[in-house]
Amino acid sequence: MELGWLLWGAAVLLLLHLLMELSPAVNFVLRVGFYYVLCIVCSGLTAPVCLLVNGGRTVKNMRIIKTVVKSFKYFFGLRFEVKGLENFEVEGPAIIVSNHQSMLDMMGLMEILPDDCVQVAKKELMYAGTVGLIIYLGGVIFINRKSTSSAKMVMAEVAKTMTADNVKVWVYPEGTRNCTGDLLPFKKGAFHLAVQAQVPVIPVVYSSFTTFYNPKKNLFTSGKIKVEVLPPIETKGLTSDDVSDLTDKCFNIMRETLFKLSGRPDPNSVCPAAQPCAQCIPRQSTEAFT
Ligand SMILES: CCCCC/C=C\C/C=C\CCCCCCCC(=O)SCCNC(=O)CCNC(=O)[C@H](O)C(C)(C)COP(=O)(O)OP(=O)(O)OC[C@H]1O[C@@H](n2cnc3c(N)ncnc32)[C@H](O)[C@@H]1OP(=O)(O)O
Ligand SMILES: CCCCCCCC/C=C\CCCCCCCC(=O)OC[C@@H](O)COP(=O)(O)O
Repeated sequence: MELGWLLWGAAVLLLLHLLMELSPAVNFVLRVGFYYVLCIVCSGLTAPVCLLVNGGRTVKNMRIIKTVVKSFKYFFGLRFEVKGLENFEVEGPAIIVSNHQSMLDMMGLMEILPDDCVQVAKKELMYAGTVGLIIYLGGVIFINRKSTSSAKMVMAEVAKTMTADNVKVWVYPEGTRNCTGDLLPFKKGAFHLAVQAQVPVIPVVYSSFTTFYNPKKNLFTSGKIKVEVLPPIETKGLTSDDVSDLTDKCFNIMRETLFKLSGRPDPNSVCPAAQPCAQCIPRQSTEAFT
């Protein structure tokens, strides 16, 4: 009887393996599905641990969540090569901004997440079953992207409390996932927050996933992700009038770093061709990005 089950199991695994080899679509769906299942199951198992250890919603739970999520990369053959971690060692709170390519970013986030750091997330994630529960328990700040005024109010409250609570806040300034290998124009919330709290902005850049993950091409293989934590940008003395310049400055540094890490030409270099190609045209302002 037991041998029978083993043989059935082996046959199913072999069939799945063959299907994955033969069809990129099957491979993609199964790997993404497995990521979802892993997130849902691990969140369900980790939530009681967080409740028992820390008693409720607190940033301290992020350490537990981080330990669990850091193991996910082994299931997908992902490797991280990290530079500049010392740039996180600023005294007190800070705003961390990074590019956001896909839901796989949660692995990259947890790979380097500093202590006492919460993320800003769209409020819809709160209702994502066990994942929503674990995110809630981790102290994530939820915003309503459809209402600028309500998002601004939440951010203004965070600006007041982050210094008192000595927490860092991680924001994805593109405001949505973007797996094109480039950056979307930055939203200004993170930079208003940094100026209001008078804390530094620490940019973090992950190399493009496009060589190993591309939903449009049903591509999801193993791969290497280069990560660079850039030096903090001070905001002491800046006012709301400086937010646009600060946003542009961060955008340009991060775009340059993204291209460098992804092995693409420097977006700010002079194009050697007579007719500059689109990717060589320097982007002076996020407003100009279409
Ligand atoms: C154990 C197993 C676990 C398994 C699971 C694994 C891990 C999970 C665990 C934890 C990790 C959780 C991580 C979750 C990540 C989730 C990622 C996301 O959800 S990304 C989407 C949400 N985030 C954002 O959208 C942030 C970026 N957006 C902004 O900052 C926006 O600015 C905004 C605040 C949302 C407002 O949006 P809007 O479109 O209206 O933006 P604009 O920038 O165009 O602003 C319009 C206008 O308002 C001014 N403005 C903006 N913000 C402010 C402010 N705070 N104060 C004052 N004024 C502000 C801005 O300047 C514009 O005006 P103007 O044009 O005149 O300059
Ligand atoms: C009872 C309800 C059950 C609902 C089940 C939902 C299951 C969801 C399960 C697993 C998902 C794992 C994802 C981990 C968190 C990913 C965070 C993320 O990447 O959010 C995307 C968000 O930043 C931007 O969203 P958009 O790109 O604008 O869209």
